[in-house]
Amino acid sequence: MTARVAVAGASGYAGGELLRLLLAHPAVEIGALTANSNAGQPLGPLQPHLAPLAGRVLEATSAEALAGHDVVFLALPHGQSAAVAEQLGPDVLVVDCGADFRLKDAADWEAFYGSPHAGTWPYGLPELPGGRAALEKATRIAVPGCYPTAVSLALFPAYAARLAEPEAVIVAASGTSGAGKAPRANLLGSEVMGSMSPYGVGGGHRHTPEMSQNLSACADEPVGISFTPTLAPMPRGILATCSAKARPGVSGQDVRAAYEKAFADEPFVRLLPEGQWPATAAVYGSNAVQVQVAYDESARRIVAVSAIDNLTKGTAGGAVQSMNIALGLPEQTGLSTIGVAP
Ligand SMILES: NC(=O)C1=CN([C@@H]2O[C@H](COP(=O)(O)OP(=O)(O)OC[C@H]3O[C@@H](n4cnc5c(N)ncnc54)[C@H](OP(=O)(O)O)[C@@H]3O)[C@@H](O)[C@H]2O)C=CC1
Ligand SMILES: CC(=O)N[C@@H](CCC(=O)OP(=O)(O)O)C(=O)O
Repeated sequence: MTARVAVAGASGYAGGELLRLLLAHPAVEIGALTANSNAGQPLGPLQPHLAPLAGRVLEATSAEALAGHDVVFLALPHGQSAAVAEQLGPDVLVVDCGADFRLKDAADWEAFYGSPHAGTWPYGLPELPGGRAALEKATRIAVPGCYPTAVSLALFPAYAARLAEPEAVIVAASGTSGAGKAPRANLLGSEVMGSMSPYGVGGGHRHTPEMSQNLSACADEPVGISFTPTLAPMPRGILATCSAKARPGVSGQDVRAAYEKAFADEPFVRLLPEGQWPATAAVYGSNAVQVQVAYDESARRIVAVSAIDNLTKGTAGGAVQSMNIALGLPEQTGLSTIGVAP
């Protein structure tokens, strides 16, 4: 089977990463590539790393351009996906890299995104309990946010095994590509080089309810989240440091055993040997996730750290992994856990 695939938002970072992965995927053929302000332009100068597609001309994003495909990836700004998706047939697999269909709670959506809630689609994080079953034969998939991917994978084993109190503190550093291609004042080279600073401090980041949604489902009770994102002077990567108070009677061995069990058969998640800690450089450009966990006895806290590439496992790799499951392909098709070093 060869699936004909379109990418809307092909000029952006997420679209470019999708195309990098799809070019190496043996079961897809790349069809329409669409954009907005860059419609009519060749892809070559916009995505100089995608040589095989350099001569392809971007079309305007419309139902007509996206018709006639088996799979349509949407890599558009938040709020743009619903109008496009509703014009695509129910048999087309639509994979949305944006946030529009990630949240179940309409009030959370409205509070953090400030617009009417478009709905909820099956959530594209197969490693969560029940995650794969939700994606089999799905025709609509909401790709998680990059921070929620890193944080949910770091903490869900502790919550699924009922080892942690329902309140987690998270500090995560992200590379600048997480913010998309559009220029922003705090992302100019001189501002970001050689410096780190937080943003969205104090509960304001829109990924907070998404993390809470995922971890609450694992814990079977509401999990409160204190999340502080920081911007790191690197193009790609997320390092998430997450901690939660252990429940009374929990030991370091209980924690290690829960994480070993959760990730024993996961093709993309590697629980590192004890004493070795995740690094963004080790997952650069790959769909791999590194996780490590420790039990801080003096503070009685479980401390879990994960590293992902925000554009690969955090967006496009996760999207392709979920597509593979929905299409009935082996989950690892076209995806690698091999990074680039140094
Ligand atoms: N970057 C990341 O790490 C992650 C991104 N995502 C999500 O993926 C989506 C894309 O993000 P990213 O690639 O970073 O963003 P970019 O800003 O790099 O790219 C945005 C893309 O959307 C197109 N576009 C902009 N406005 C419109 C519009 N009104 N209608 C149709 N197309 C439009 C742009 O086209 P043009 O260039 O022609 O203007 C461009 O192709 C977002 O929803 C983002 O949240 C998800 C997880 C992580
Ligand atoms: C560094 C940086 O700015 N990162 C982005 C997150 C990118 C991402 O995953 O998220 P969405 O798909 O939800 O946009 C941010 O904090 O807004």
